[in-house]
Amino acid sequence: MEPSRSQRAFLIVIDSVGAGAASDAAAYGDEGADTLGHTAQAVGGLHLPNLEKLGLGNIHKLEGVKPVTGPLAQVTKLNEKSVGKDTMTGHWEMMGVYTTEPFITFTDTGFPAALIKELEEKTGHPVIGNVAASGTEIMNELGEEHLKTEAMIVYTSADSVLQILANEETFGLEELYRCCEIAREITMKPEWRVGRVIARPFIGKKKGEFVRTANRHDYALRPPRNVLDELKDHGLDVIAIGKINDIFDGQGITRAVHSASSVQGMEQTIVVAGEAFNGLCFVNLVDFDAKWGHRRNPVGYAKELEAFDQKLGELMPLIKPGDVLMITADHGNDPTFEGTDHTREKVPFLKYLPGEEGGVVPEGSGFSVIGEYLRRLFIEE
Ligand SMILES: O=P(O)(O)O[C@H]1O[C@H](CO)[C@@H](O)[C@H]1O
Ligand SMILES: [Mn+2]
Ligand SMILES: [Mn+2]
Repeated sequence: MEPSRSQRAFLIVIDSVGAGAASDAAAYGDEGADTLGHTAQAVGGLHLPNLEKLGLGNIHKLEGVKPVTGPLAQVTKLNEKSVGKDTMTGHWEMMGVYTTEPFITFTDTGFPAALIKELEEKTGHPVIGNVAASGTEIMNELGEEHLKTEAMIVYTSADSVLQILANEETFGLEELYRCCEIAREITMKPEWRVGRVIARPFIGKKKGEFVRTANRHDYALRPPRNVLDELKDHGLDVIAIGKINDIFDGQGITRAVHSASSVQGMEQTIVVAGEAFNGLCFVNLVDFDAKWGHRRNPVGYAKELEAFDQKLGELMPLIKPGDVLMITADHGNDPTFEGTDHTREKVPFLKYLPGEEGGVVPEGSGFSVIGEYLRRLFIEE
């Protein structure tokens, strides 16, 4: 069924920009986490004039960002209802999929010997690592050994992930992707069914000089049918920018755009906002999480937020009456918190409809209000 008129929705997920510990944060060991608040404190205040105008300071106490009278957006905080605090559970819940059984993790034990053996045999490469680690740390620790032996560096985290680090120039990107596809197949066994296999290519010849490249690729489990499928089946455009295509395994998406950085992701969004389309433009900006949150670098996090805000200032004039712009996050990743993992937090939710009044909306909803809203907007109207 063709929709009768053209309507555009933009949904930008600033990956990991949590707005304070969730009510159940203690169950995740994350009491007191506050990605936005602690980042602002760490740098003596954030300069985010566009997010401020939208009303970010009206929902969260934030050094440098004031509450405003007449915020441009309807603003609130959302509470994840799913079990988990990772990218997949967060994004899937936005589109109406609740994760009630946590995805399997191998944080304390590494992967079982039988899994590793199968991976070695099927790929033809030995495995080193096999622990929970920060990706950049284990790259520095084992990168030289990898260069000498061509062994794959396999690691995990508190999330349900099997990540493979390999040098893009010596091991080869295609070879890394091939090995990840094999790993994805092996980990489809119910007892090994991780949420994601992630290819982590890097470059560099020695310790201290290794750098990960933008050719990361995620192999997620296929999500159950969700709002994206419904939009697509209605003949609407579902444009995915950044990691969205990977997170949904390409399902329910009509056009996918790969981003090399979060600033580029915003630039790509600005280009799309200058085009006519009918449906959803769904954006994930991953640098906040991958470059700064997991690295526990609040200064980098703050700079990335300010760069985002500047691009937001370019995007907003392109959001016309009849369009809607939503900004949210998928989980927290407080760059001042202990460890290097995500944090269970509430997330900000800003909904901007030009020409319509903004204001503070009571808290309490799950992430799925986003998908429900899209369904009302595009399908049920
Ligand atoms: O430490 P790096 O390699 O950035 O990995 C992090 O990124 C993964 C996916 O977001 C998380 O599970 C965490 O392991
Ligand atoms: Mn994420
Ligand atoms: Mn992450």
